[in-house]
Amino acid sequence: MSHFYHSCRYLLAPLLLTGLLLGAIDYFSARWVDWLDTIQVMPYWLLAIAALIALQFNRSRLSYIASLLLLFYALTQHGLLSSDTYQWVFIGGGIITAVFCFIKDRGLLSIHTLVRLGIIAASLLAAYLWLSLLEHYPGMAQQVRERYLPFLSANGLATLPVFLAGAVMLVKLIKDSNLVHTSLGLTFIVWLMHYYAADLQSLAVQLNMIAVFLLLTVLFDSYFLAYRDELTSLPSRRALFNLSLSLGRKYTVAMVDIDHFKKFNDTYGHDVGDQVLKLVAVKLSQVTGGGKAFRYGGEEFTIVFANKQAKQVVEHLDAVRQSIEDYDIVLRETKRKANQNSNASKNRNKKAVDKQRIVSVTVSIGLAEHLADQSFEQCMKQADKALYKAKKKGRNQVCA
Ligand SMILES: Nc1nc2c(ncn2[C@@H]2O[C@H](COP(=O)(O)OP(=O)(O)OP(=O)(O)O)[C@@H](O)[C@H]2O)c(=O)[nH]1
Repeated sequence: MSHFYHSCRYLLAPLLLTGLLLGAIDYFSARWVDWLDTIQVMPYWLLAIAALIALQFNRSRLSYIASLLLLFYALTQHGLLSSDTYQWVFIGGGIITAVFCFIKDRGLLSIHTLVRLGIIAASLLAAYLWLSLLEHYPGMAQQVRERYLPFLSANGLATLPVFLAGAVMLVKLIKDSNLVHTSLGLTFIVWLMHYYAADLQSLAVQLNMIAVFLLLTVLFDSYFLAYRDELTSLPSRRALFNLSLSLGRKYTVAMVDIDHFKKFNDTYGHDVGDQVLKLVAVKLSQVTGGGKAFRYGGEEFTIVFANKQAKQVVEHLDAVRQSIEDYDIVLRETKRKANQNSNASKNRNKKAVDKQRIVSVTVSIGLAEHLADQSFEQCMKQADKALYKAKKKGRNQVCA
């Protein structure tokens, strides 16, 4: 998956959907008048459920965010936040959300809990110190504003840390987009919206929305964990067998195996091997002819062509095999490894370019068409036999 596509999927699409959702909520708000009391109570339930479920699925950052928002809602509903405190909490909350993009999910009953609580306290303390500084040195604050940030109002300067945190967060979200980060990003946007456009939607509606984001994130994330291969991002073997249940009678299965991958690993190291697996996965995911690629396990992949006979897919498989053979993989830091394993490296296409080395890998492919009365597993076995044939015949080829 290209980085752009990945960002669209995890950042732009959720943003667009959130915008649409807000529009829809606004458009239909008149119909919900009868439900207002329920909507007011819902954040208590939804945020508590989100916190518990996120914790259960080891998404502790989302659990912390849900718990903090629950606390915030309770304090607001009971009138325990003055307008001064409110600004402090807004800045602190914005910083916490951004910082959470840079830490990992950890178990609740561990030393990491103390670290996370420390981060929350430090963010709130930083917000407090910032506001105190502006309050105690108003002359200096005004001077700084007039000289360096003339476009900012006094309130703008006070809330500047939130925007700095937001900018850093945005870079992180673009560079490292995933569902948890998206969820934190959307929470951040709703948090800003609540502060700057409180009239747009009630706090209860906004928090209900965030709780739904968090719950959906945990749900989809768990789905991806179960059905996606972590290294290559291809659908996993479990997804393959899931798909097999929905296949009709006519389909073709191809088994793909990287040639001499053990030697490659031994020569260049396991990490480089992993990179190659990813590259091969990208190429396989681009197979034409309606094929869908899966990581079967190790250096083996499966491609399923639903509603296709073997003769219809051979050219597509050969094209993908060729594209892998033609793909030049640039390895850096090769000096040490090349010395260690000069023998094995002779077997690879190699061109030394300064400190770079260009290598390529090939794959062997075996395919089998589904026959009447054959199970999916039997069809896969046939494809495996064809793969063995391709290996025996010299590798880097497609065999039926
Ligand atoms: N880097 C990396 N290596 C893996 C992974 N999974 C399996 N391997 C390696 O893939 C290699 C598979 O080697 P073999 O099955 O012996 O076959 P081969 O070297 O590919 O040779 P042929 O299939 O006969 O062409 C082993 O060295 C495994 O350690 C992985 O996730 N990452």
